[in-house]
Order: sequence, then structure tokens, then C-alpha cells
Amino acid sequence: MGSVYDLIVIGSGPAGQRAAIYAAKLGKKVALVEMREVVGGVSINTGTIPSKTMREAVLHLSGYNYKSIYGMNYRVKERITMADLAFRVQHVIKTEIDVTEAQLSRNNVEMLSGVASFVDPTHVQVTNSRGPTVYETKSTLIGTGTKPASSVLVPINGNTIINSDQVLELTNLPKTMIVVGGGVIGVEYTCMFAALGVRVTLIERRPRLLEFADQEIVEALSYHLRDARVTMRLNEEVESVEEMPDGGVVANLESKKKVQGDALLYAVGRQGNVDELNLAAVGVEADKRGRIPVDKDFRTKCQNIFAVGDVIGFPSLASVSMEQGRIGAARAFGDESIVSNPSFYPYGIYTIPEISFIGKTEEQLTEEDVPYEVGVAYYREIARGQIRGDTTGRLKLIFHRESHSILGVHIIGEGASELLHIGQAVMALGGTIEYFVDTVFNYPTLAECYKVAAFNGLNRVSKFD
Ligand SMILES: Cc1cc2nc3c(=O)[nH]c(=O)nc-3n(C[C@H](O)[C@H](O)[C@H](O)COP(=O)(O)OP(=O)(O)OC[C@H]3O[C@@H](n4cnc5c(N)ncnc54)[C@H](O)[C@@H]3O)c2cc1C
Ligand SMILES: NC(=O)c1ccc[n+]([C@@H]2O[C@H](COP(=O)([O-])OP(=O)(O)OC[C@H]3O[C@@H](n4cnc5c(N)ncnc54)[C@H](O)[C@@H]3O)[C@@H](O)[C@H]2O)c1
Repeated sequence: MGSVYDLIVIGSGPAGQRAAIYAAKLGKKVALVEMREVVGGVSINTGTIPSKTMREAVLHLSGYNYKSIYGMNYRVKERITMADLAFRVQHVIKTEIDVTEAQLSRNNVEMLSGVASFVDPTHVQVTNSRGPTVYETKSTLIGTGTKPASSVLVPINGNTIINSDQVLELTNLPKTMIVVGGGVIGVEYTCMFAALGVRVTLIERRPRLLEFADQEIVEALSYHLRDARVTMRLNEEVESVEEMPDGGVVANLESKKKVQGDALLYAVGRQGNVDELNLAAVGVEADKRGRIPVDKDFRTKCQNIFAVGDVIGFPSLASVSMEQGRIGAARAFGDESIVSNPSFYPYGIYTIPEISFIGKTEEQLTEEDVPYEVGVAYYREIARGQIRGDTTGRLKLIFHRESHSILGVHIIGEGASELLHIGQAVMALGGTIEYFVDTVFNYPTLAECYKVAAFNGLNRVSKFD
């Protein structure tokens, strides 16, 4: 039998890290179990950090951001290889792992290496190459995350048919590529490959991409995708995938069409990592996508077991997982001090161009019969937009017609995910659209879009006054 803990956290992704550190700061004895050789989860090792580092390389080497200034043929490197794209990734991953390990160690979080599974509600077994060890714990927090969803009809081979964990393992940049799934992962990678000149066919079974985002913004993105020669096949479902004798790949659609490419990325969602946990031993049941049901305090059906992060489902973001981790750990010790409002959680989608939003979409407000008005600013009207050469970006403010409170901010264009936080602060502090009119912004900045959008919105309202 191993040590006795106040909290055992399973999984060292963003959710588990934050939970472990928060509990340690409360003075609790905490262990963090990780089955991989390194900490960081999907976020540091295969998902967020690698994909965003690759995107940065794509933007830089393809000269994407400067083509509108220096001409369509502008690029930093003529023949871009997968090795060029992977060059920075290992460095950034290593640094992030070092920073995370140092944080955990500074906070006296004990690391246990191995696969965790429940023995009963107060005992967790950790199995590694030295065999199993059982630890006693007052509470346990599950932050085991997800893995790419798979299908027996899609033979992932890590080479021509890949999932999102394997993108950087591609040895060559394909000439043509099929991306299955128009969710965040599929669309982000579509943009990256298209910016590199790869001819991408994006297949999505729903009638639109990124179904949770504002329609106008998705339409703007679709314009950019078409401009980058992406073929979008919406309302089409991939039934199976085959490797061809010539080394290519064919996707067989439910509609009986066939789509051919040099490589295929299968990004149709994710599956919770619950198989190893022996949840039955604690009376907890995951759904068929491996998601663990929790209450508002992230407590499972078992009173002293909590679950946070991707393993509980939507929104499955690193940012939100961290916050859920902190709250889950706090609640495990009866700490109610963290108050967090999910309606102010932002979305940053690293497409090319970037999309970011907070609050409600126009479609949601229409559905809810909320009287709203919009104010729009186009980057091309803003001096900084002209200087940067981003003349297609736009910022849309949605506000209540009567109270003028901000109901949503939706941005597409360079810097969207940073710019959004101005709107987020005003929204969260209960400000109205007048804040942007009465505030002096640095000039020339993209932030000025807020002022222009506010004037535009107020002008629309005043026409009816
Ligand atoms: C390609 C891609 C790009 C993304 N980009 C973004 C982005 O730009 N912004 C954003 O906010 N989010 C992004 N995400 C989502 C983000 O990565 C996740 O929301 C986040 O990693 C979830 O954190 P987590 O702690 O819940 O789980 P994870 O990060 O998945 O970590 C779970 C950990 O638990 C470990 N584990 C599992 N089972 C056990 C067990 N039984 N015993 C011991 N250890 C176990 C795993 O090895 C893993 O290390 C992206 C995801 C992907 C795939
Ligand atoms: N920037 C970010 O915040 C970011 C980036 C990447 C991933 N993530 C997170 O990762 C999670 C997983 O992303 P994802 O894109 O894999 O999943 P997803 O569930 O968001 O999207 C999968 C898409 O595939 C489609 N699909 C499913 N089966 C299909 C088939 N057979 N043929 C055609 N289309 C099919 C679905 O309709 C859906 O639109 C998301 O929840 C997201 O929040 C976030």
C-alpha cells in the first residue's frame, strides 16, 4: 500500500494540473497520476501547443500575412517541408513541459507515473512497469481527457490516413488532402494545409462548418477557404476509407460518391479516456462517447469523485479545462470561493484567418426572441487594418436594443483571439456599448474596431428612436 492523500488527480493535462496546484495551495496532500512519460496531456503534447506552433510556422514560412502587401508570390521559403513545420514544435513542447513540471514541483504535488484505476471510492491503483500500487485518498479528481474517435472502417496508418495526433508525423507534405470533419480540428488543419498550397477537400456531414459559431462569421471563413482552393463538401458523410494500390486514399461517402487524395485526416470528434479507470468499482458510468456526467460542482455520482476537462464533454477547451480543474478541486474541499460564469467563456479558433467569439450568436438571440442590434467594423476601415494588410477582417458587436448591454462579440481576422478580451472584460463587468464610444483607444490599433462597431450599432438603433 502506498501513501495516503487528500486528493489524487488522474491526468496531467490542463484540467489535472490546475486541480492539483489549487488543492496543494489549500495545504492538501496531493498526488497527480500520469500514464504518459511526460506531463501536459493532449494540450502540450499532441493538440493545442503543437497545432498552434505549426500554424505559426505556416503563417511565417508561407508569407500568408504579408501577401496582400507584397503580392501573392511573396513567401519566406520556396519549398516548405514537414520538417520545416515541425522544427519549432519540439522546442515549444519541451519548454512547456519544463514549466509545468517546475510549477507542480514548487507546489509539492507528488507525481505518480502509471495508469490509474479505481479499486473503490477511497482507493486508486497505479500500475506501471514495477507493477500495481494502491493508494488511499479522501477524494479523487478525474481529468483523463480524450483521444481521437476512430472507426473500424477507417484504417488509420499514421502515414496516408492519419488522426489529429499524427499530423506532425507526416513525412511529406501531400499535394492533395481529404479532411473528414468540419469541427474545430478539421477546419484549423484545413486552413493550415491550404495556406501551404495543398488542395484540400473538407467533408462535413452537417449543413455547415463550426455549427456553434455565428453564421455570418462562418460564411466569411468559407469565403477564405474557397479563396484558398478548398473544396467543401457539406451534408456529406464519410462511410469508409480505403488505401489505394498507388499509395493514394479514397473516401467513400454515404451518397455513393468517392473522393480521392494523397492523404486523409480523420477528425470526427473525440472519445473520453475512461476504459482504464474501472469506473464500475465506484458506481460511475460514462456515456457511449466516454463522457462522465457531473453536477454543477463537477461531482460525479460518487460523492468524493470529481471529473473535469474534456472527459466531461463540451466545450473541451484547454482554457475551460483549467478553470474546471480549479473549481473541481475547490469543491472537493468545500471551498466555494471560486465563482465562474460559463457565459463569459471565450472561444478562440485558430483558423486562417483567426475567429474568436464570446456570448450569444445572432441565431441564438433570434431563437430566444431577444431584441438585439448589431454594430460592425471592418478592418479595412481601420488604419491598423490597412497598415497590416488585413482588409478582410471584421468585428461584430451584438447588443441589447433597450439596455445596450453587450450580448456577444464575434471577430474574424488577425489578432481576433487577443482582441476579443476587450469585449469580454466590458461584458463581464456589465458595461454597455457606450463604453466603446466614450473610450479613447490607442491609434492606430485593431482595438479601434470596437469604437467603429459601437458607432455603427448605435446609428442603427437611433434610426428607430
Ligand atoms: C489538435 C487539437 C488542437 C487544440 N487546440 C486548442 C486550442 O487552440 N485552444 C484550446 O483551448 N483547446 C484546444 N484543444 C483542446 C485542448 O487540448 C483540450 O481541451 C485539453 O487538452 C483538455 O485538457 P484535459 O486536462 O481535460 O485532458 P488532456 O489534455 O487530454 O490530458 C489528459 C491526461 O490524462 C492522462 N490519462 C488518461 N487516462 C489516464 C489514466 N487512467 N491514468 C493516468 N493518466 C491518464 C493522459 O495521458 C493525458 O496526459 C485542442 C485539441 C486538439 C486535439
Ligand atoms: N481552437 C480550439 O479551441 C480548438 C482547436 C482544436 C480542437 N478543439 C477541441 O477539440 C474538440 C474535438 O474537435 P473535433 O473537430 O475533432 O470534433 P467536433 O466534434 O467538434 O467536430 C467533428 C465534426 O465531424 C463531423 N463528422 C462526424 N462524423 C463524420 C463523418 N463520418 N463524415 C463527415 N463528417 C463527420 C461532425 O458533424 C462534426 O462537425 C472540440 O470539442 C474542440 O473544442 C479546440
